[in-house]
Amino acid sequence: MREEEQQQPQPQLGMAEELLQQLRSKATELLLREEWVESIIAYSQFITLSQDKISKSPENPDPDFLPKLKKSLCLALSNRAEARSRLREFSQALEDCDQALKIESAHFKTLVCKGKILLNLNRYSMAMECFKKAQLDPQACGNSETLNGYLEKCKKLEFLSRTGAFDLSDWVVNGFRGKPPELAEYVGAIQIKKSNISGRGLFITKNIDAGTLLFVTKAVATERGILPGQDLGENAQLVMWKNFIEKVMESITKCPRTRSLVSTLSSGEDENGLDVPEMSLFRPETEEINHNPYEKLDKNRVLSILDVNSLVEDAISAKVLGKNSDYYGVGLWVLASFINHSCIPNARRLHVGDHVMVHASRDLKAGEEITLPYFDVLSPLNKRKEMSKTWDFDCSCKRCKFEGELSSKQDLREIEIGLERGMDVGGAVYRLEEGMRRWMMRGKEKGYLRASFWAAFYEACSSEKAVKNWGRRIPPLDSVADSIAEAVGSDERLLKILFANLKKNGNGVVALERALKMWRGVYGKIVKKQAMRSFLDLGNYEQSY
Ligand SMILES: C[S@@+](CC[C@H](N)C(=O)[O-])C[C@H]1O[C@@H](n2cnc3c(N)ncnc32)[C@H](O)[C@@H]1O
Repeated sequence: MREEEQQQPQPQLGMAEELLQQLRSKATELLLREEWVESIIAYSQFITLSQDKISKSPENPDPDFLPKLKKSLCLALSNRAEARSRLREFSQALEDCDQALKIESAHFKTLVCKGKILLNLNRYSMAMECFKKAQLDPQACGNSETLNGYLEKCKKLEFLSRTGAFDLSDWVVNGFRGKPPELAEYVGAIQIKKSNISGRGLFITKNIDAGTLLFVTKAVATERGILPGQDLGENAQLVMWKNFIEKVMESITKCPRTRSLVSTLSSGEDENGLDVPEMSLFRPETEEINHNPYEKLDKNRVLSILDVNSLVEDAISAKVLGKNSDYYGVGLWVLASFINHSCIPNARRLHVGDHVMVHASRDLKAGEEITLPYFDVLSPLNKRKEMSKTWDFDCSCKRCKFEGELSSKQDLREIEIGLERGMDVGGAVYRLEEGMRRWMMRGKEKGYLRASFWAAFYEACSSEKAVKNWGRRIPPLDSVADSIAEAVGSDERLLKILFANLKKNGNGVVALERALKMWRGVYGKIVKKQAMRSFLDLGNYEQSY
């Protein structure tokens, strides 16, 4: 009998416990050494073995055995979640947390870990719940500063993502220098619908005024760097592109939500036949996505999606942040990818860290399609045609149609060719202005043409010599800037002219209001009036452009 007893489960259990002990020590050591992948492997072995033991627990005569093992299992799941979140494998990490919380619903470490993961996934209010619950634990006393910090962050981001009330004033006054402000994702009065331009487009659902924020979205991935000149620059760009693709692939692999969102994007084929995704998919607090019409998202499809949807970070903020005019940044922002191009765009984007903010650059009516400039729209028709070809489309916006009809005008062709061959810009502007008078163009039409010949207008209207030679037919630069802004929308270069004028002629109320309006068009309603004034007084704009 005694012999039999000795052969019973006792010794085997001892061995298993020893193995569990070894695995746990090894996993903890690896975690402390921040060897995340290895610690995940060790914790996984421990977790599988523990779960097996628990399912066979009636075999164990020790009454403490089961509670102890469950406690260890809870901690192991929590630690594996920590390691997984360090590798940005948030979905799996979240599953671990949920399993751990099933064992111990108020497990302090797990609650904090889950809160941090949810913050990373932009689920601010759920993250807040975790931190609040963690605060009730006795362990919270020793960690109150950290916990309060997280809670404050959640509250702030939840408020921003609900209201869109971002204030970038300090950063702007600082000339976009320093650490960019912390942003949350935000979805305003917008909707994805079938577009008359191509495939799907983003539309505004209520009347709004210029500068209103439309949405803020975080990049799936970005890649940034300083490009060396010429040939080296091309190689560097290729390397950056390769890194960028890898980062996107990694994001897609690690996060099912990102995968689903990216799979809704156009790969350029049969765009008009594409489904219109539900707007709710893009809201920050959305939990899981069951909708996935394009389950197949292999590397080739991802490459095509990136070809069609990646954006280069342009504009002053990105250049200043990159501290260099050779700065180059590329990224994929899902919601922004639904916006079609127009040469008379009505929205602009501002890059702040990994987020892109998109705002209306003019007053918009409910139902209007939101459009962005994919390239510099202060360029002539033929140049714009070339640029839209690189995006594989032929723009047929109102301005392109209008200028297309003008192309039969011999005068215009001569001026275009003349300018390419180094014609005197004063003479070109004189002929253009004369032509516009003869062709009885007015209002926006004049603005379109002036925008197309912006480079010549800028050079001629700011040259005293040209003004002297060609007289009244060379219009003042600020009125050219105004008419272009009216027709084509706000632009940093036009704003710079209004600023220069303001500085030269003093801050008259009307001129200041004009500059402010243009400012809102370029950067959105993200600054207090006072902040813009200080920005102007500090001469930041001159320095940073
Ligand atoms: C970033 S996506 C825009 C959203 C896209 N329409 C969709 O359904 O997903 C870019 C693609 O939209 C189309 N597109 C954008 N602007 C256009 C325009 N002005 N004219 C024709 N096609 C355009 C082109 O096929 C381009 O490659």
